[in-house]
Amino acid sequence: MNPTVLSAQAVSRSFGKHQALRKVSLEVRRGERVALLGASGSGKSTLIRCLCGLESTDADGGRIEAFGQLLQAKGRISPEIRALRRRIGVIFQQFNLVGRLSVMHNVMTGLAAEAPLWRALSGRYAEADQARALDALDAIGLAPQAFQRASTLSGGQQQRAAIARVLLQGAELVLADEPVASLDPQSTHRVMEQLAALNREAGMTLVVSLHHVALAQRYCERVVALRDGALVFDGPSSALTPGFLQHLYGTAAADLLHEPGTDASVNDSRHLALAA
Ligand SMILES: Nc1ncnc2c1ncn2[C@@H]1O[C@H](COP(=O)(O)OP(=O)(O)OP(=O)(O)O)[C@@H](O)[C@H]1O
Repeated sequence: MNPTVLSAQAVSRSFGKHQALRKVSLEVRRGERVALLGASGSGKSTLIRCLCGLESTDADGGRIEAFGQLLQAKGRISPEIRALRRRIGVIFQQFNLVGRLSVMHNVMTGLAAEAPLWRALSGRYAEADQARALDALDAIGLAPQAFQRASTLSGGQQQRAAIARVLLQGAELVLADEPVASLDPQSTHRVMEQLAALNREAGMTLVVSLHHVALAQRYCERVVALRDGALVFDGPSSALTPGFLQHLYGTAAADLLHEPGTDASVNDSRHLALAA
C-alpha cells in the first residue's frame, strides 16, 4: 500500500458562530486522485486552505500532517510549513496569476521556493530554469503563449498556466480548489484531463474540489463528500448514484448532479458518451 501523504484528524474550523468544518478526518495515499465534493458553502475551500496551511484550524480543531510531518495542530501552523509547501502545489479557482507579467514569468514563480528571493522578485532566472519552465508550458500545450501577458489568456489557458506552475514546482501533492468553476465545458475537460495527467505521468497525488458529481466520477476514483462542514461520504466515486446523492444531500443533490453547460445528469448515457 502506498504511503500516506496527507492526514487530517478531526479538523474543525469556525468563523464566529458558524462551524465551517466539523471534525473532518481523512487520509490520502500517494498517487490517489480524490475529488472533494459538496454543495456551495459545504466547506470545501476551507478544508483545502487548512490542508495546505493557508488557514489555521480552531484551537481545539484537530491535526494535519503532510508527508508524515506535522503541518498544523491545535490551530498552530508548523514552523516547518515553508519546507512542506514546496512539496504542495495549490491551484485556485481564480487562477492567481499576475496579469501584467508574462505567462513564463508566472510559471517561473513555481521555482520561488528554491530560488533566491532577489531572483524571484526580479524575474531573472537562470537559462536552465527558463528551459524547464518552457518544458512545463509545452507539456500543457501553452508554449506558444509563453511570452504573452497572463491577462491576455483565456480562463482555461490561465488555469493551465497554473498547472504548469505546479509542474515546475515539482509538487508531490496538488490541492486544487474548484479549478474549473469558472470555465466553459470544453476548457473544464481540458483542465481536468491535464490534472489527471499530472497524476498519471508525474505521479502527483491530487485532491481536487469540485461542484459536480459527473466530473468527480470521470476524473477521480475516490470521492470525499462534505455537507454543512461534515464528512458524509468517503469511498469510490462509482458508488455515488443519484439515489445515494439524494440521500446525502436532499434537495441540494440536483445542484451537484448537473454538469456545467449540459442538461445531462450523472446517469445520463448521452452525457457519458460526450465526455468520453
Ligand atoms: N473567512 C471567512 N469568514 C467567514 N465565513 C467564512 C469564511 N470562509 C468561509 N466562510 C464560511 O464557511 C462556510 C464554508 O465556506 P467554503 O468557502 O469553505 O465552502 P465551499 O464548499 O468551498 O463553497 P463554494 O462551493 O461556494 O466555494 C460558508 O458558510 C462560508 O460562508
